[in-house]
Amino acid sequence: MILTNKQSTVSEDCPSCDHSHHHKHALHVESISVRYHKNLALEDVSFDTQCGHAVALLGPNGAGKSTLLKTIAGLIPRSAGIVRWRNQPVKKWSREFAYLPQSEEVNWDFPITVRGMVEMGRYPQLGAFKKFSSHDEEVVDHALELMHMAELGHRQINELSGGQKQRAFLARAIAQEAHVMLLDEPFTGLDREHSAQLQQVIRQLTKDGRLIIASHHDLNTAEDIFDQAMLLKRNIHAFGATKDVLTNSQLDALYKS
Ligand SMILES: Nc1ncnc2c1ncn2[C@@H]1O[C@H](COP(=O)(O)OP(=O)(O)OP(=O)(O)O)[C@@H](O)[C@H]1O
Repeated sequence: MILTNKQSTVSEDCPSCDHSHHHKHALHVESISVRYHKNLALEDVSFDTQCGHAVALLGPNGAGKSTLLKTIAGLIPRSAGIVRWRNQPVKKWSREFAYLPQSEEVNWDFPITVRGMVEMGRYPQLGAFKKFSSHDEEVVDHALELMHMAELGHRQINELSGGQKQRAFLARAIAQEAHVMLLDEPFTGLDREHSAQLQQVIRQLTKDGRLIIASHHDLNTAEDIFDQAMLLKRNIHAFGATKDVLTNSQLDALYKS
């Protein structure tokens, strides 16, 4: 069993948030427990990671992957423990965190166009007057292009296919230009071409210094996309470099027991 808080260092500095001080920003998750009524979904979860990493959260249904993402994002209360980002406790949602919910948690009947929804990703960044600048428009255009959604920008979101909805939501998360991206099953519903393209986007965002944490079910692609992996089932069974974590014996222990 690998359970280490020691991180391999990455060569990239942290261009997306700090050009002048070449330090890496760290996420510290310390002894997190989350309870839904009597059900203990997460128990004493601790790990550290930092910008420039892409972390795969792996584990069976009900293991607590979504709960961990929501907890880090400050969207649900913890029963115990603390999350620190850049040495500050995360108490509630902040604009440095972008969160992609699972598709079924989204109200797709909300009347809004794809572009309007991606523009919402900019709201946390807008100044006091809430006015869109040309820079905001460019960021939205770029996010739509990255997700191959530019041509569908005018469509209502309830007129999209499952994969297109997923890409629209990813574009919104990208438009937020958050430092930490918490993605709940981002590959769900994507065809082969768009999966390959999202893999590339994740690699690029990581290279740019973002921290990506994503729940993922495909063990075959995990090593290509994510440099770190966590095996989770209420508590952490293993965490470290993906190739060290994804061994047959550890996976058997996680999925069979
Ligand atoms: N809102 C809720 N109220 C009560 N229990 C919940 C709630 N959300 C999740 N749970 C429970 O908490 C545990 C962890 O659920 P979670 O959704 O975090 O798992 P997951 O690893 O993301 O699962 P999946 O792979 O199926 O998406 C499960 O036992 C689930 O039933």
